[in-house]
Amino acid sequence: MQEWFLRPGQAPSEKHRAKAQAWQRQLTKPDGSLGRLESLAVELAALQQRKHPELKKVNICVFASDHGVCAELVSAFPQVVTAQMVNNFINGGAAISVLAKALKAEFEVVSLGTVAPVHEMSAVRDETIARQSGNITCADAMTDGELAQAMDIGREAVARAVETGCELFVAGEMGIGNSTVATAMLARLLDQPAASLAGPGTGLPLNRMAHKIAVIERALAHHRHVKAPLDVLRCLGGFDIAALVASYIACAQAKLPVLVDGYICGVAALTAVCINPSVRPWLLASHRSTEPGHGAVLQALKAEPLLDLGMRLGEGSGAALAVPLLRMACDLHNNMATFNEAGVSEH
Ligand SMILES: Cc1cc2ncn([C@H]3O[C@H](COP(=O)(O)O)[C@@H](O)[C@H]3O)c2cc1C
Ligand SMILES: O=C(O)c1cccnc1
Repeated sequence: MQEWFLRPGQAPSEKHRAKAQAWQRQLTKPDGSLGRLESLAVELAALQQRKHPELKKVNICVFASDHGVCAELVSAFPQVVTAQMVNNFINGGAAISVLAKALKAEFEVVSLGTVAPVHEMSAVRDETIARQSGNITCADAMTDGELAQAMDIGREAVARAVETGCELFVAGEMGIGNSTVATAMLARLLDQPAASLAGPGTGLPLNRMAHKIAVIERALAHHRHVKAPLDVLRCLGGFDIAALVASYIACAQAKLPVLVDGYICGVAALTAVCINPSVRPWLLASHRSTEPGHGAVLQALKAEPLLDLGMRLGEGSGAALAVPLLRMACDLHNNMATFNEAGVSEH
């Protein structure tokens, strides 16, 4: 039986793309004068299969998990911060909590396993697989079973979003050490050296960067025979990233547009496309992270991000910030007068 994540997603509707394009040309502005806001509205029309796209219902889902590679001291912050930030998400104090509230988005936090206990577990979706993934320098990040579990968790998050009438899906991640595993995955997927992709993550000082790169190189050497994207995810990834990958694939299968956040989510998006190429059209890149490897991710996805704000947080924060822009693109498309309606001469 074919695995669920290999089943192709639908193609965007060319019929609705053409209709939306024709509609844009009737609005009271020189054709093309709203630049990317025009093409975004047209793209969303093709994805949502309607002439007038809507982004009223936005779902934000943050996947949190701990990473065994933290034993190698690759983050500027201790591993307990993952669980502490999960509490902060629920209590409304994290960047993504503030943004989700401002956007009136549906906000969900899914914990796939943390080393420290999460205090407000009642408000968190507890999907604990294990306390942390394996240390990728000397072990597989996940067993086959754990990978399947993490991917099911990502798929189910999208199913819940679809149930609430979601029109745009935003995923975020929280997992101290995940910039290390994401870089290991990226280095293998693109066959590029770790040194050209690795960055400071949470703010690792420059004098510890050589160590982080060496850790990634050790992981790549340990998993030297791992090449297929799904194996790269299982051996070099983590629970949070596996859930992200699965959520993007599930969105394509559910005909749900996705706003992809920064570096970590970008690596997950690229992995999803490598596993199932039909995912690509459903992804919109939200922003350019300052993490150095993100340029390579965007290039591999042939994606042009909407914002460049010098951000490097994760949590889905960059994607959340791009939502108002997309909403404005839809508003303009849906509510501007046509030349005919306004009595404005077209020629
Ligand atoms: C307080 C705090 C809040 C965060 N929110 C997202 N991240 C981000 O930083 C982590 C990745 O960086 P590294 O690989 O260097 O650990 C991830 O959890 C990511 O979401 C945070 C990190 C911290 C410290
Ligand atoms: O861009 C990101 O996603 C990012 C960058 C640094 C740390 N965590 C996430």
